[in-house]
Amino acid sequence: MGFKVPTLIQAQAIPVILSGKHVLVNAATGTGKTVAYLAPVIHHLQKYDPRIQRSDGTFGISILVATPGRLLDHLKNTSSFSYSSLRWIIFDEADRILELGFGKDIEEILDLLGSRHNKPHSKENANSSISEFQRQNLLLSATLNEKVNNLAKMSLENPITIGIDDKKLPMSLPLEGLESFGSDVSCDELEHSGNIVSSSNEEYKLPSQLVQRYVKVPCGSRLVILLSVLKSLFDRESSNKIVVFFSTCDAVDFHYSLLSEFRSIPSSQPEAELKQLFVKCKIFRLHGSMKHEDRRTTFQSFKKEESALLLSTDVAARGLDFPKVRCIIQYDSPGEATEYVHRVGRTARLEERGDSLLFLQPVEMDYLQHLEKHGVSLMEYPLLKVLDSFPLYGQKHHVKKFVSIEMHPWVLTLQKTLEFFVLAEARMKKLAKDAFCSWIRAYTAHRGELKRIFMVKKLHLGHVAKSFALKEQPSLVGQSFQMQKKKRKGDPKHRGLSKKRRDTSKS
Ligand SMILES: Nc1ncnc2c1ncn2[C@@H]1O[C@H](COP(=O)(O)OP(=O)(O)OP(=O)(O)O)[C@@H](O)[C@H]1O
Repeated sequence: MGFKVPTLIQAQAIPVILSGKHVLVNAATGTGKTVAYLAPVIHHLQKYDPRIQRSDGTFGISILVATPGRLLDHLKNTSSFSYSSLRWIIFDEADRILELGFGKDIEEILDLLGSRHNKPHSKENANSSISEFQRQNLLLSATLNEKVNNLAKMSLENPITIGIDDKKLPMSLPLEGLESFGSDVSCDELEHSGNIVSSSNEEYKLPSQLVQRYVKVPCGSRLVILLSVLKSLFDRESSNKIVVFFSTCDAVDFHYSLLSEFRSIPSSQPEAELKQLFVKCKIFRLHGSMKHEDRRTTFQSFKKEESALLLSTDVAARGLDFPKVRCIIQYDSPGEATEYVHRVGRTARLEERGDSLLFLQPVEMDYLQHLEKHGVSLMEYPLLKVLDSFPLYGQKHHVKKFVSIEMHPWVLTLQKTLEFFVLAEARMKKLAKDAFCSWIRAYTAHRGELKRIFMVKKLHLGHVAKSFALKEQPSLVGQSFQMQKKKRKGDPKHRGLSKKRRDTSKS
């Protein structure tokens, strides 16, 4: 692959993984975790003599990449699925696997594979001799929390921990010796004994060179500010790569069409400029409702571009590796702090520089404290300076002192121009309305502590409409939202569904 030297985490992890021990790796996004576990595995696989044959089973296809549900299905129902030579079980994005509710599946998988070590007397564990090879389990995560601890307890035997801040470990002890406590020891006992990371100490690893900012934007000015920030970023550096995260597919579609077509600039720009896009860059979109092929094309194209803008749902928040992304904008808030970490992790990869910007409305400012609880702190973005930098027709020396962002002459003019643009075309208006509806639905789907911060009741729906360049909240939209609310309340299927915000706001 042309790599000259290992990354730090690779230098630490590869020798340990080669030694055959169980390993828990906790390292920031974009630090090269994938190669950290793949290089040792491939190294071992290549050493086999005679070379691996298809008849050797799973180990013949060498490496199987699976989701828990489908793997379990094959383990139970596919008689030709042979795994007697299985040597490694690797959990990448470990926290997410459990967050998505795959805990039970994982337990069953580990039982069936005879790899669940803290259940010494169970019937299933009789299978542990199933493999003729010494098993090695690896667990990798950019975030460390109770769920990861649980999976570690379940799957790792005498593990070596890599990348875990010793200070975060009570009594500075690694996970070594975990299995000796047996199955009837509770998580609490393990924590007190100092043999496991405290579950209250959630740890998020962020690249140290990442500059994280937030911008406080009144609801009705959100769209104008987004466009202004993007314009300022692309005007300042002609070669720029930016990802903007939205909460729903409809929101991505609306903003994609708007940014791909909107050319007007408020007041006095020279004629020639009017022919150019307002935000001058190549624009891509990515979301779960797109065809697989289209998603693949977008992914490949954005990867290759030197300068481009990607509008995406959380479908791109994890694991996707786009080189040279300079800035991540979280236009719609991410929900759980874990998701924040993974979204910003799409930039500042491999020691490169990177910026992130989180949009928050004044009523959502408590989210900063939520992030701080997890050790993530953000600086304020100099919004006024950016707004003041835009020239306005016939208002070269516009008054600099004004009361609020909403009343800034640039914001007022651009908002009007955008509303005019959206209303002028039925297709744009429909996209805006659909985006408005699904945005509200996604907003109501926040759960737990976040429900207190992101309360739809605190929002002025007319202002939300403005953020989709709609002059007013269309009554039809209000009704359909009410219907949705009723439906969700009454329908048990909907109730069950909304455990996670991501589930309801189809990404
Ligand atoms: N030793 C190396 N030298 C140069 N580039 C590397 C090296 N190792 C990995 N890379 C590249 O670094 C990028 C990030 O690696 P990778 O995607 O594995 O990170 P990660 O830690 O798994 O991130 P995430 O947690 O976001 O999934 C990839 O483009 C990868 O090809």
